[in-house]
Amino acid sequence: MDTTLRGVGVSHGVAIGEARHMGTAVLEPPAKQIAAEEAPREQQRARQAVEAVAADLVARGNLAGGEAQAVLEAQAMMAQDPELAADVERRIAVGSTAERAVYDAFAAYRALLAQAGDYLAGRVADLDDVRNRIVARLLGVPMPGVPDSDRPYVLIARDLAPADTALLDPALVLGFVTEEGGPTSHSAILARALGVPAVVALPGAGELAEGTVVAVDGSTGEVMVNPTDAEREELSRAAAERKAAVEGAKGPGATSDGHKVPLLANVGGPGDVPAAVEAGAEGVGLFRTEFLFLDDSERAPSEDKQVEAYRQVLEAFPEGRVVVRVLDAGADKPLSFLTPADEPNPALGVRGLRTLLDHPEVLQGQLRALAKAAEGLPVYLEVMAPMVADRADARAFADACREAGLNAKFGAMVEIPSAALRARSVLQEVEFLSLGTNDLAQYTFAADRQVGAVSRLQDPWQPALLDLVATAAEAAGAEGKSCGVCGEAASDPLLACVLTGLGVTSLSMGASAIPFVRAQLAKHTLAQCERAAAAARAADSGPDARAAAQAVLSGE
Ligand SMILES: C=C(OP(=O)(O)O)C(=O)O
Ligand SMILES: [Mg+2]
Repeated sequence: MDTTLRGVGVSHGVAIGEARHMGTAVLEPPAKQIAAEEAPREQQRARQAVEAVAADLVARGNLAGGEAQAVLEAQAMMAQDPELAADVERRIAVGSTAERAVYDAFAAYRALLAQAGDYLAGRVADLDDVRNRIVARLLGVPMPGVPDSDRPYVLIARDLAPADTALLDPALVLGFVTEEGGPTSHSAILARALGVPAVVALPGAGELAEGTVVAVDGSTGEVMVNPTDAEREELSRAAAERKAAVEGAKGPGATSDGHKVPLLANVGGPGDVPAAVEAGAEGVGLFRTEFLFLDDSERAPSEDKQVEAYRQVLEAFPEGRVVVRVLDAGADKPLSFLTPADEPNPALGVRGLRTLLDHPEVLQGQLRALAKAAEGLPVYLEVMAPMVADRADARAFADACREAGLNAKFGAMVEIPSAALRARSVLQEVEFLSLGTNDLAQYTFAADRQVGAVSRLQDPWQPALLDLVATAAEAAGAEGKSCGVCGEAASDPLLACVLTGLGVTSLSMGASAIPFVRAQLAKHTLAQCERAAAAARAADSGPDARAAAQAVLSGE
């Protein structure tokens, strides 16, 4: 083995495969002049690159099918636009290199599109993608975006945005390694949803050479570069042992003395449902509906399209509980038609419920679609709002649900410290709470969840975060209402026991974590969980809190 790198393990399991980098934005090619006799050869290079990129887009479209096919075919047509081609030829004839000519011709076309009103302006991103592909091909550098590969690989990226994830082929991605991001970043959440091992906040990930074999241990956070055969075997053996141990545990979530803690799944749409059912999820604790909105940057999906997606998820859990979160746009999940572009600090700006209250038509459309989707189904529908700050927010959301005629329980996510501190007041308006520990950590520690350098402060074991969880859970207990956790904290098996000890009533997580949490919970009594929670809260740091809880639960 060459070396072992250490980051933060965020999704269990081991992946061994070749590293493939997520291509970054294409650099501007230098504006150097070519001699007149080189022009024909450059023009031919440009034509070949355009044809190759167009053919590749069409081929990807054929593989993807559905709406993706239409988008990719439209991109292929953009690449072959005759006016653009003529402009590229002209620029080369007067001395540009092929890559520079493509770059400049697309820039001119881009400016025209951007001025041409809403619909065409929305195609600018597609045009940029086409340009980047052609320029990358001419420069001989990796294609931007998701790697083009027909063999499984380990994806290396700076970080992943929700929009990138739509293009990933889960059959090809063995695991993730990212340089940025913390345990609650989208890369981590996506890895858990796909059930692939992942390590985030790994300094130097960007320098791993393309094609190097890496072994990613998503439990320990270690990434071995060029592991030997013996090391590969040892890693695979340890991972198989861990897997066998958790597969032994079955049934609903409960402590060893029978205190029930329903284990629910976090899903982003119907595609995540099979894994949730297979893991034995007792329902859905967080349906992140924003993934349905990513297909079109201009407008909300039609009500019919929403009804279809919601219904597919609701139908998968007959008699079960499904908690749908209304759209959480803004900050790390921007949507151009809803999110202001000029906010100096989007995480503290108009996002989540704030966005929806500014766009009541979007909220009403979503609530009506949910009401229709649930019609005639025996499912137990709950609907909650993201980023509730206080009682006024909770009331506005409950009023909107009533206005839409929704027959469901209304709840509030607790992901802003003010909502945790005044949980009792929020509960005067809604029937349940769900702790979003990812954002709650971000706002409690003033630590951006997308920045790897502050991942220490994103650690959900920090006693200050546990105090806020306890405050909210106690308030819900006093009101006779439920208080779950749907942030990534719930997917850490040891922390799941501590959360149970703090009074949390359900745990929702990426499907792949459910067996691990179920197995750990089944080993301890409720009283042990409560003692572990008290020991963790008495500590002064995240690592100390973890060690203290571990000591109690292992009987030291
Ligand atoms: C569950 C949460 O919401 P998201 O990660 O989608 O922001 C959270 O903030 O903990
Ligand atoms: Mg959140």
